[in-house]
Amino acid sequence: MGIKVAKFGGSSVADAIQIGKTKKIIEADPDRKYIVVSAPGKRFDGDTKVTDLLYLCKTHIEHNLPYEQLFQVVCDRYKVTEVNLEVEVNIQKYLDEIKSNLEKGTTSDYIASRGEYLNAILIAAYLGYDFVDAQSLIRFNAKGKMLAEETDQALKAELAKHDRAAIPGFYGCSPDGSVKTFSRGGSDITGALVARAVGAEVYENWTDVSGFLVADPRIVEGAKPISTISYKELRELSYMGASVLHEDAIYPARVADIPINIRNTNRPEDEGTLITAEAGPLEDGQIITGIAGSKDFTVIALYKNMLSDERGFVRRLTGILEDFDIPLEHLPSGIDTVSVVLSNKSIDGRLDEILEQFQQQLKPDTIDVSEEVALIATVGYGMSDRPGVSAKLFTALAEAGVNIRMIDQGSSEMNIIVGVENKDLETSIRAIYNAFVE
Ligand SMILES: Nc1ncnc2c1ncn2[C@@H]1O[C@H](COP(=O)(O)OP(=O)(O)O)[C@@H](O)[C@H]1O
Ligand SMILES: N[C@@H](CC(=O)OP(=O)(O)O)C(=O)O
Repeated sequence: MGIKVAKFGGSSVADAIQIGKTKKIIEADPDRKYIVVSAPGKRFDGDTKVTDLLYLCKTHIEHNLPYEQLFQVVCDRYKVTEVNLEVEVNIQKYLDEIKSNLEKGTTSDYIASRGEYLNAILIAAYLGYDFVDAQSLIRFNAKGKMLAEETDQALKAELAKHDRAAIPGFYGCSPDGSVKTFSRGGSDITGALVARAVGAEVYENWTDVSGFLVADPRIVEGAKPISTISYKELRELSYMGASVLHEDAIYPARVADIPINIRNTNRPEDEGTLITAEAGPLEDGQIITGIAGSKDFTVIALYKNMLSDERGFVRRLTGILEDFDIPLEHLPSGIDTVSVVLSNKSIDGRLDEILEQFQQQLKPDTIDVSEEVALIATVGYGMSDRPGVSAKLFTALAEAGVNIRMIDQGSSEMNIIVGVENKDLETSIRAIYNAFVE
């Protein structure tokens, strides 16, 4: 049979008990030859992920605050796991090296990456797999963009030398060879890159939920699972905050046509969600596939009389954003209005400067700004060519007392995006879920 790549998220490798479950899963199928692991995640509600502790150590050092106790918490977690797994890798030696690098003022990417590095060393020993470091294999350019083809070649060449390997997720290297991490949740991307490089039959992504659910289970209790979903639908949902899979993990699997299977380490008997190129058949009465949302966007609406007759307005507008190096999330427009939706993170405190440039270069009659906006995407192929979907969605929001600040419907009719106030995010998701699913 083909090769399976299995990525285990933080909660699946949080301690020796969880790592024991992953071993059972891996041993149940000899095709699971390449294993990608995250840093130890939360063991219980209120626990702290090792990655967060490591970032905290770095912040303490930067502010000249004592960090030793925090670092000791990290050390203790790995040392206990080493003892409980009954492996002897001398984890202390690695911890000493990391501490010494910390004291020399290492980068925060280096320190954050050590969570996955140490876990992969322990897990490789426990499984009897080779440890293959991702640092020199996953390559980024000087601007921090991952170089997909170069990475694919490097991974292919190295992994061909190993029949079975455990690989740390979340990081690779900059052109100078130093550690460079993905954004948070990036071990999912490593898993997809490895799956592509070895031509996997399937990329299994093991986590703590039995697949992708129609809505975030922390918002909609008992949300229904999705049995099959297309890459496109999933990307819309991941991009909009369905954190179960990093949005950039989809591309490597998609180009190589590798299905992604989201599975639950605590319930391996569940089939989870299968993500493929084609959407699965719609269930009886199914209209939407999923709902996801995230907070902290700003909508800037520009109104100008006779805008519809003006040439180059949108080009100049996007040019201004390019000068600020700000990605455009959405661009809903009317006859004499154009709105831009930007994430507050990318605005990074420069709103006044941006508005000044809009005023100077675009000369709108009015500019209306709504900060603290949450975006919600309702996604699904079942929505296209079906009349009344938007009406149903807007009625559900109106009945829940939610004020809609922005609407954007993609031309594929596969998604409807609404902007609401941050405080209304959860209420809105529940209202949409109840209208379409319950
Ligand atoms: N639509 C969704 N379906 C399933 N889980 C979701 C969804 N949206 C958000 N989540 C959250 O994603 C979590 C799994 O992602 P993550 O914490 O990154 O896992 P891991 O550490 O295993 O990579 C779930 O526990 C759940 O709280
Ligand atoms: N450990 C990193 C990378 C990651 O992907 O973790 P997880 O698989 O637990 O989401 C983080 O916390 O961001």
